[in-house]
Amino acid sequence: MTLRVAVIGAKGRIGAEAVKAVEAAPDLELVASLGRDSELTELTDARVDVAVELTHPDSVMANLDYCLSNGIHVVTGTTGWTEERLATVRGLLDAAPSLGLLIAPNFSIGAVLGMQFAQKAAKYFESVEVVELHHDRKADAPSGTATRTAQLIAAAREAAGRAPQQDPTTHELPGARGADVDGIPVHAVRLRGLLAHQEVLFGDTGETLTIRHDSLHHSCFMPGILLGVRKIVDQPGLTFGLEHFLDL
Ligand SMILES: NC(=O)C1=CN([C@@H]2O[C@H](COP(=O)(O)OP(=O)(O)OC[C@H]3O[C@@H](n4cnc5c(N)ncnc54)[C@H](O)[C@@H]3O)[C@@H](O)[C@H]2O)C=CC1
Ligand SMILES: O=C(O)C1=N[C@H](C(=O)O)C[C@H](O)C1
Repeated sequence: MTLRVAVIGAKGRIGAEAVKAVEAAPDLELVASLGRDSELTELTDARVDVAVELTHPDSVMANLDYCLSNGIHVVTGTTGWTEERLATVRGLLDAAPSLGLLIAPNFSIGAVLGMQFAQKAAKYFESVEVVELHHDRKADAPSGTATRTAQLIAAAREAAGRAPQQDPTTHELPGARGADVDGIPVHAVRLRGLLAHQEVLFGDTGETLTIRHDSLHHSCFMPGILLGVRKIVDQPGLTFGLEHFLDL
């Protein structure tokens, strides 16, 4: 069956790449491309099966509300997720139990693997910090990927019975130690010329381990987006993270 797909945020950096990827996929048909000034009714008019939502933290909730209230599955990579927002989308999904929503902090296979490796390493090291580096147009900090990575590490440490890290800093310029995500320091660099990069630094007596991932072009996110589109139609409810659709 050919899936009818829309891209919301079709003129953005990742959205424009997603338009090309959907157009090139033989089993998918691009039936709508929405920008900031588009009407969401274009989605229902075009009888969209799956919307790929790649916009902005300020826009994503209204887009998801419309889609999930109108029978449209959603794959989104937009950032800015909080527990409160997740509770809201769970409510929308409860009211539309046949629909699926994939929220993927990162669609690239390397980034997903990096997160999994970090989760695996977490219990073995006393110290851990996350450094994410992105292009200079990024709206949010820290990145969705870094936030998720830190959450996974914190959960793995807790499950292993590891005590929270002790920070010896007594004299600090505010912000110098980064943001605190569940007890893990997360540092955000913004630099023209970069795309999306992350280092997870682990340390213990006499050794360190660095897990680094680099996204060099938006094409790296496309296989994950296409996989999400194909899988979400058979996966009702909320799926958080592309790893659930990968045979890891
Ligand atoms: N999960 C992943 O693998 C990835 C996620 N992202 C995330 O995707 C989002 C977009 O990133 P970029 O493409 O770099 O940003 P961008 O600013 O280049 O593109 C966003 C586009 O969405 C449009 N837009 C905003 N509100 C809209 C609305 N209500 N309806 C339709 N279009 C709307 C904007 O006009 C813009 O063209 C960000 O949250 C970013 O962090 C980006 C790359 C990979
Ligand atoms: O804004 C970006 O570019 C990216 N956003 C996502 C994030 O915040 O983690 C994914 C990737 O890092 C690119």
